[in-house]
Amino acid sequence: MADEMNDITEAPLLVAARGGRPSRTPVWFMRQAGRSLPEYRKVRAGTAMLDACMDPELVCEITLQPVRRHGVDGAILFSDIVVPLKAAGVDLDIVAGTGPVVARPVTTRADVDALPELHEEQVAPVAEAVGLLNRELGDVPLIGFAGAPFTLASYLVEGGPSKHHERTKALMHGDPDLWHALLDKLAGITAEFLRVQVAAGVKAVQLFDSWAGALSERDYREFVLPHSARVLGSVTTVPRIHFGVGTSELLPAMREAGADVVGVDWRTPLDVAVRRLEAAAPHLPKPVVQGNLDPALLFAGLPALEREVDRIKREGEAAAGHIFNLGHGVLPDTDPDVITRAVELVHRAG
Ligand SMILES: Cc1c2[nH]c(c1CCC(=O)O)Cc1[nH]c(c(CCC(=O)O)c1C)Cc1[nH]c(c(CCC(=O)O)c1C)Cc1[nH]c(c(C)c1CCC(=O)O)C2
Repeated sequence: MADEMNDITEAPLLVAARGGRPSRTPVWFMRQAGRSLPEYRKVRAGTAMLDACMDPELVCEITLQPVRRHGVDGAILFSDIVVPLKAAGVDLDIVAGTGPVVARPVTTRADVDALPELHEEQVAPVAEAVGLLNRELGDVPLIGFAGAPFTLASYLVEGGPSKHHERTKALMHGDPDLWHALLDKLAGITAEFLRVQVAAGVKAVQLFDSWAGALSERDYREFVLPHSARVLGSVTTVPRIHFGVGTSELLPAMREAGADVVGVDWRTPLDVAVRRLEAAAPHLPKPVVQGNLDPALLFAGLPALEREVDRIKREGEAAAGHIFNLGHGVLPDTDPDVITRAVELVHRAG
């Protein structure tokens, strides 16, 4: 019952997000809800990914699965970065084993002008799922999320997953006005998607700029940062985590965009990340970081896993607060029992 529950703002994940040191290191894993879990594969069978994301009961069940099984300190809403685009009317699908595929890639001014806005009622099932989850989760905070404008733009312009993002970069440099018009529209959709989640009761949000690491810092600052800053600036009541892969060079700029917590992939040790963030902004409070176990280490056996978890916890002490996570998402073939063990190792004192 609500009055028997602890104050959720004191949940370890939210304490760490504010730059505090809770009684235990909080841990959750990107992609903790999903294919590594047999119970996920069972309830998802026969339902398309994007249909599942619009079914509040199913979203609630899938989001809860890793919390029940692993005892993680945060629940990540089961959804996808392309959900708000699809809901707004963009013709796209998620193809198993591939990722998001867009029917008509965005290349011209007319394509950008034709991109719809997102209206609250189009993502009502997501808000409903957040409501259901808050009743079930007790004192485990629910993390909402959205894809950042650049990562969404990459899918829209390339038409699907891309290794080199060449069409995206060609548009960025070849027609900067059109590029900024595209990112402006995407920032509006992303901000609205996050606003709906926060209004429905998520306790933190993560902005996924998964592919931002493909950019130089110069390009990131010129072509991306202002739009991500607009999105992050629109979230004022819950902590904001800002994450990308291969972003060693971008960490200070990503913090500058408006992150309370900077997500770090496995390539940069957390203490190195903290030193970089501090050197770039000596006037700001000591940074808070999230990360950064290499997802592949969940395949390396328990002794190696234990060493890595201990190392990352030690390196995380350089930050004001540390939320333990992977450096990117759980790989689909990961043994769920190893994930549970990793959570126990993170929670172990010392
Ligand atoms: C780039 C990106 C996407 N989606 C997402 C990102 C950013 C995170 C990252 O960098 O990995 C974000 C995402 N997608 C999903 C979540 C759910 C919550 C969680 O983290 O547990 C989250 C946070 C579910 C999903 N999103 C997707 C799945 C797999 C679909 C399935 O189970 O059939 C899940 C569980 C599909 C998806 N959607 C996307 C990809 C690359 C894929 C995988 C395609 C594949 O390998 O089959 C786009």
